Amino acid sequence: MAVSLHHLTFFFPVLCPLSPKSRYWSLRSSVSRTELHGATRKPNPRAIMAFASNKDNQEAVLQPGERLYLGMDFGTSGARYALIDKHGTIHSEGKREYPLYMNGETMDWIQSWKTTIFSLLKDVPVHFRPLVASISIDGTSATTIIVDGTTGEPLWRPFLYNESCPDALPMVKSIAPVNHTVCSGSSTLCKLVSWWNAEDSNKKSALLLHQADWLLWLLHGKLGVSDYNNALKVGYDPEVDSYPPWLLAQPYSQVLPSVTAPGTSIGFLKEDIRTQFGFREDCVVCTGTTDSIAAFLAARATHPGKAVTSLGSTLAIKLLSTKRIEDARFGVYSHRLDDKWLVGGASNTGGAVLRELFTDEQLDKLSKQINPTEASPLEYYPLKAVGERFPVADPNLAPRLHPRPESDVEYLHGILESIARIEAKAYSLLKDMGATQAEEVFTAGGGAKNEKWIKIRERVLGLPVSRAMQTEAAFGAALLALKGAQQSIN
Ligand SMILES: Nc1ncnc2c1ncn2[C@@H]1O[C@H](COP(=O)(O)OP(=O)(O)O)[C@@H](O)[C@H]1O
Ligand SMILES: O=C(CO)[C@H](O)[C@H](O)COP(=O)(O)O
Repeated sequence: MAVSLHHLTFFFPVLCPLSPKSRYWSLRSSVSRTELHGATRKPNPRAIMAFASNKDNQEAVLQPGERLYLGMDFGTSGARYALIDKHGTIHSEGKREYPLYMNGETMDWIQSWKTTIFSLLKDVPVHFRPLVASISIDGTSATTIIVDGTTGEPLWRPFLYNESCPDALPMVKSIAPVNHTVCSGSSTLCKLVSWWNAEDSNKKSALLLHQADWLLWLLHGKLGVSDYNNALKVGYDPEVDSYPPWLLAQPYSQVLPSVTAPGTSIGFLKEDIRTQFGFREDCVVCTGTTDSIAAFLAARATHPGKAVTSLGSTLAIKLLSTKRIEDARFGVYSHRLDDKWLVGGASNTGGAVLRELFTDEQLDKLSKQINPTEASPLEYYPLKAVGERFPVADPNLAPRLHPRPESDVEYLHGILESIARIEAKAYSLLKDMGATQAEEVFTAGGGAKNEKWIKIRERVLGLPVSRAMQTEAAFGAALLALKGAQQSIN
């Protein structure tokens, strides 16, 4: 039975200052102040989330021999790292945008992600590296890489998280239970079947990895390992901890990775990387998760009814529920978290639409002029391109961002309010499907900094909405590294 995330939790509220994020990359050794807040006992060494508060602004002090835990988040528009201690204090964090590598007209994401992971390792301050006990990574969900099972080299371009392969849908629907999570064009299984059916696919020694799995392989060198969050959309059943018979009966099941719980230690950091960067030989690399699960972990919402909306490039919703629900017609699925379920989905609306229209500075300036108590009369469906995953799974849903008013303030207000209406529709759908009703929403991602948007969302959702104490998924990945550091190598 996989070690659970929540069985080991041990809570002290942490109030770590969040570092301001520059547009390109910000590298700082942010030393947040900690003091173990009112602890009456030594923190449980197996705790995942022992937090301290920065009650009286003391400098964070690393005790002699104390170790650090490195989380990396490979999101849609960039990657970040967070370096924490066992109390959840952030000792360093940084961000990199993905460098552009082009193969003719197409982006070479493999080269970009590979460059970025080693750039982030370089950004970890040299004096902290020998203290790093473990590393974990979250990536965008259903981002799929088919690699050579012996060399790990990609055999095909990656399928990105929001890419759809409708050609494979009839075949997938013919083998999976009705409305199963994989019955969506953007599912990992549809991407696998689409590749398998391509005439020049080299099936012999192929292996399927998710973005986080492949990045972690670069660090630990053990091919073919995934986690039950990333593997959900290829058809893995986290409730029974196995692939279902209907999937194992398929010829392409031979390419599926093995699956374990997020935050499971898989192997030591490869020697060449350790020596190049100055990490210790006992530094372990652990399985990861998806970016919106990592954002949920970072927010530390622990009771059913608590939810996290990640306002990143996309809008991803995670509601902690005692009941598992799924229906591909609406893009609804459930990730496992300990003995509960993170129900929700990911819409293609979100920050990526805003970034096409406004810079972060313009968003900041214009948002300040919005009156969040007034409803915008503008009705949009903000999308970058045709196609929506959740709360409706409609590959033909067209963006709607007109009429555009003269005033940019009114235009932005209309877009923020329209995204809030999509969010409200999503939470209402989850309730109608029997999930635990949402009672409070924490906000993660780049949009969490927008106080006016939080107020708009509170009004539209009719729920308390706040910014999570930790809004970065990298913090959640660091918590997984902390969990994995307590385990022996698998
Ligand atoms: N003040 C703001 N208000 C609303 N959205 C913002 C603001 N500042 C940045 N964003 C949005 O945040 C998004 C980036 O969030 P982030 O969590 O880094 O995305 P991802 O991890 O998906 O790449 C961008 O799409 C940007 O438009
Ligand atoms: O939108 C996305 C990229 O940011 C992903 O789809 C997001 O991770 C949601 O997937 P999951 O719910 O499986 O984490």
